[in-house]
Amino acid sequence: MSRAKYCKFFTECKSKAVYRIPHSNLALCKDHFIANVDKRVQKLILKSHIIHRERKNKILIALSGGKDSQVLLSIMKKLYPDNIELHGLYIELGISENNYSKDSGIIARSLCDKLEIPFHKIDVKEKNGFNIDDIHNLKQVIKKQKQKPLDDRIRGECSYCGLIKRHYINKFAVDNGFSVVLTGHNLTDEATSLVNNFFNVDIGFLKKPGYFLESKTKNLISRLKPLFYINEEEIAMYAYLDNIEHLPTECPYSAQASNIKIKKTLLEIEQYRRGNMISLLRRYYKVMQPEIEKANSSEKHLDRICVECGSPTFSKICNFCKTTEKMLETLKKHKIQVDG
Ligand SMILES: Nc1ncnc2c1ncn2[C@@H]1O[C@H](COP(=O)(O)OP(=O)(O)OP(=O)(O)O)[C@@H](O)[C@H]1O
Repeated sequence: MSRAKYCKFFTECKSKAVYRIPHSNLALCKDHFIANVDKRVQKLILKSHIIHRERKNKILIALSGGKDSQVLLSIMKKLYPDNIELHGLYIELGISENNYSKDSGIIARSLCDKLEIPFHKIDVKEKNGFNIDDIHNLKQVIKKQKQKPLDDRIRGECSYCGLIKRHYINKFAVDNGFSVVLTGHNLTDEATSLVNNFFNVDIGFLKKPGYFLESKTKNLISRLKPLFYINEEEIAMYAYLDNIEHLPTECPYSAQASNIKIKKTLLEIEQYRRGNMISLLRRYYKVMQPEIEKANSSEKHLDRICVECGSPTFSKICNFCKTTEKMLETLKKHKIQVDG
């Protein structure tokens, strides 16, 4: 903390400043910093109108055990102590390196227990027959064989992981009557994904709304990212100051993702263009995304129901079912143990 020694929130606040909000350069004490983040989260919740006075609000928080979703859970419980029914859901992905998945699940459950929030867990190996470790092992086996027949081309672990998580989180929410799912995606992650997808000119991503995906489709739950405008450093600071337990390590497979390099570059730019990431997201979703969405609105809609799992889909069978079926076949072919 250079310059401002004291909190600048109120002239009356004489407390020592502990953190400077990156985009506004406002130095704040612990209590005012925590209040500032809570207020910014609440603002997005109010703007999205996900909480209704006249009906029961059943909200699901997708928990990874990482700092973002743990902080989000804690803020939601503080903001809405009794007028919403809050539940936590953890997807056990079976990542055994450094005990990653097991520890993540223990930490997510522990915060739910502490806050008296019902905790749910879905084990993908039990549901699917394989998990992320199996996909990782398959990749190693194929690499060793030095053969890459077209039909065995395997994408990165993250790509399957995202598909599996989205599927089970949505299915659980639909089957259990939740009105909305909240995830802990933060500003830094979102700015990184936006730049990556911009480089790839991925219109499918670029036309999607930012923090709130309001569903008008049967069997698809609306999704909100309440930490959309809070950056990773602020969340880490919040977790530290408010003593929120979380798994400090990253997923062992994410180290391979190209996103990490883009994130690093964005953080470097932030050093000389303060607030670069927040203004990128604000301006993109205000100015460009609506235009891209309008120009691409005639594309196919998720207006069918998968005959196998009941999820919304473009065709008879959804992408999740097609991908998992193909993966099971490939795993069996390469003699990797699967259930069922
Ligand atoms: N195993 C999981 N089970 C349930 N939800 C998950 C899981 N992994 C991720 N999520 C949800 O997706 C969000 C973004 O995922 P990402 O992989 O970026 O999380 P992370 O960096 O591991 O952890 P976090 O974002 O919670 O700090 C999480 O904040 C959480 O809401």
